[in-house]
Formats: sequence, structure tokens, C-alpha cells
Amino acid sequence: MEIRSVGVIGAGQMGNGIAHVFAQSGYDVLLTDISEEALEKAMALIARNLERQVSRGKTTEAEMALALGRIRTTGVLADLGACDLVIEAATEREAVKVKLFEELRPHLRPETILTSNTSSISITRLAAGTERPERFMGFHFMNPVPVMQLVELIRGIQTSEETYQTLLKVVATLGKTAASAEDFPAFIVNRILIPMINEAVYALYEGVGNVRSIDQSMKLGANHPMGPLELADFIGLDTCLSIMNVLHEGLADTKYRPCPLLVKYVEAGWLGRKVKRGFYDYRGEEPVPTR
Ligand SMILES: CC(=O)CC(=O)SCCNC(=O)CCNC(=O)[C@H](O)C(C)(C)COP(=O)(O)OP(=O)(O)OC[C@H]1O[C@@H](n2cnc3c(N)ncnc32)[C@H](O)[C@@H]1OP(=O)(O)O
Ligand SMILES: NC(=O)C1=CN([C@@H]2O[C@H](COP(=O)(O)OP(=O)(O)OC[C@H]3O[C@@H](n4cnc5c(N)ncnc54)[C@H](OP(=O)(O)O)[C@@H]3O)[C@@H](O)[C@H]2O)C=CC1
Repeated sequence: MEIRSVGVIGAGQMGNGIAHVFAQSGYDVLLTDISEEALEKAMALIARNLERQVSRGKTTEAEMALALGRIRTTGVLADLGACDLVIEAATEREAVKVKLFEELRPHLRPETILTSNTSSISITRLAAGTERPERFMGFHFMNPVPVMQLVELIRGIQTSEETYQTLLKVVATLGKTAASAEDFPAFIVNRILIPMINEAVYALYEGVGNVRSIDQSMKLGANHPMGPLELADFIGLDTCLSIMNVLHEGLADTKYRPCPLLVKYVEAGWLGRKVKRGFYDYRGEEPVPTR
């Protein structure tokens, strides 16, 4: 099956990046969100990120205009029914995703491939809740999408070989590299990365170090491009906590227990960069550690 049009659900940090790279690779993109404001912000951010690519000589003004012209937004989920491929990138909560797939069901064409950008939730279970489990897959982009090379492809036990092969080709057209992961909680990248972040929060909670010393240690001592707490803020602390909960429940091992301090930050609504406060406070000119 040839994919030409792509529907993206959720215009948050992942949804806007996914729309950006698909439009740049020549696909027609239809982006939706429950919030009109999120759609406006996403379009402004895509334009800004494309401008940055122009200023660094990675793309041209003409290509940028073409890419922006390929992205349309809608507040009506049903409009995505006409797309060849739908990528769900809404909040990391299973109930939200299940409801979205139910709402979309009467509007989808029979051949449309439905995917989720979930960071952790069982693809087999999500697929079972749709009427097209053989055309359902995990399609996991990394943040920031325009920069990160990897895309994880996760097959549920029902996913057909044809669906997998189609998405493998799509990843190649984006100039990215696909990695196949089996459908276990949080797949490969987050199975390893998010417990490392959770451990950094434990180190903070137990007073082994403060925000700055923990981040500096991992940047200078392990050559990570961002410290683990900076990266947690970048991903979103709500998303990190959801992933830890999926690991904890799905693997039933206490080593995945979410750190109580991570829970407390999420309860405070300090979700990281997207709300300007997390382990750092981003409201001033420079990020200031909160501990
Ligand atoms: C939670 C999940 O489910 C899975 C995940 O995604 S886990 C998160 C995975 N991501 C990471 O681990 C990111 C770790 N951090 C990094 O790799 C780097 O800090 C970074 C690439 C984000 C920024 O690198 P940097 O050297 O500090 O910044 P900078 O030199 O300004 O930018 C590097 C490039 O990123 C681009 N960029 C930076 N932030 C961006 C953003 N938010 N959106 C789009 N592009 C961005 C810049 O335009 C630049 O592009 P070019 O190389 O094409 O010119
Ligand atoms: N952050 C990351 O680094 C990564 C995240 N992911 C995954 O991508 C998905 C999105 O994450 P991310 O972009 O960070 O999250 P964000 O919180 O930035 O964005 C989620 C967006 O989805 C919207 N939304 C919520 N419910 C609905 C709905 N019913 N219909 C349409 N839109 C809805 C939200 O609107 P509102 O704000 O109004 O609720 C918000 O705009 C999650 O599954 C996450 O696990 C995958 C890779 C990396």
C-alpha cells in the first residue's frame, strides 16, 4: 500500500515534530488536537524549527514553504478518516488513546493503517480494542523528532507482515532508521532510558546530589548530551511517570517503582519544559534548579 496522506492526533511536542518531518518528506499532513490553541502553537513551532533549519543550511526557504503548505489542521477528529496512515500522539494515558480509537472507528477507510506513538503501552492490547488489529502498530518516534535518527517499530501479536513492511518503507522515506522492538512494556529505548532517569530522581530524593551536580555528572562523566533531570524535563515528567507506572505494573518488579519525588513533581503540575517548571524553573532567562 502506498502512503501519501498522514493524520496526526495530538499537537504536543511529539505531534508537531511528527507533522514537521512527514511534511518535509512530501506527505500531506492533517494535524488535530482537542485544543485549538495547541494547534496554533504547533504550527508556530513547526515554522520556527523549519526556519532554524534554513538558517543552518539544512533546508531552503522554498522547501520550507512547501513543507508548511502540506500541513493542514482540524479540530474535527473524523476528518482524519480519509488519511492513508494515522499516527496517534496524544497524552500517554491508555484511556485517552482507547477512546480516540473508538471515536475514529466509524470514519476510517478499511485500508488505513492506524498507529500509536505510545512510549510504553501494550500495542497488542491497544490493537485488540480496534476493529483493525492486523493494521495496527507501534510507531515510536524520539524527541526532538526532526533531529533524532531512530524510530522504533513495535508489532502487536496481531500486526500483519504487510503493515510492518509498509511502515518500514515509510521510515526509510523519512531518512530515519527503524529498530524493531518486541511488544513488552516500554519497548527498548524507554525500558533502559526511563529507569535511568527514575534512578537519577532517587539520587536527588536521597540527597546523593542536587539537580545541578547529578546532571553535570552524567554530562561530563558519561558524555550524555543532556543530564537525566534536564532530559526528564524535556520529555515531560507526566510522561516519565506514566512510563514508570507501565513498567512497574507490566513487569511486576519493585526495581521499576516510580520515585516518590517524581510523583510529587507531577502532582504539583511541575511537568517540565512544556509548562516552564520541573526539575528546573524555565521562567527566567536561564534555567534555575528547583533543588
Ligand atoms: C520518551 C520517549 O518515548 C522516547 C524519547 O524520545 S526519549 C528522548 C530521546 N532524546 C534525547 O535523548 C535527546 C538528548 N539530547 C540531545 O540529543 C541534544 O541535547 C539535542 C539534539 C536535543 C540538542 O542538541 P544541542 O547540541 O544542545 O543543541 P543545538 O546545537 O542547538 O541543536 C542540535 C540540532 O537539534 C535541533 N533542535 C534542537 N532542539 C530542537 C527541537 N526541540 N525541535 C527541533 N529541532 C531541535 C537544532 O536545530 C539542531 O539541528 P541541526 O543539527 O540540524 O542544525
Ligand atoms: N515527550 C517525549 O519525549 C515523547 C513522547 N512520546 C509519546 O508521544 C505521545 C505524546 O507525547 P507528548 O507530545 O510529549 O505529549 P504532550 O503533552 O506534549 O502533547 C499531547 C497532546 O495531545 C493532546 N490531547 C490529549 N487528549 C487528546 C484527544 N483526546 N484528542 C486530541 N488531542 C489530545 C493534548 O492536549 P491537552 O494539552 O489540551 O491535553 C496535547 O496537546 C505520548 O504517548 C508520549 O508517551 C513518544 C516519544 C517521546
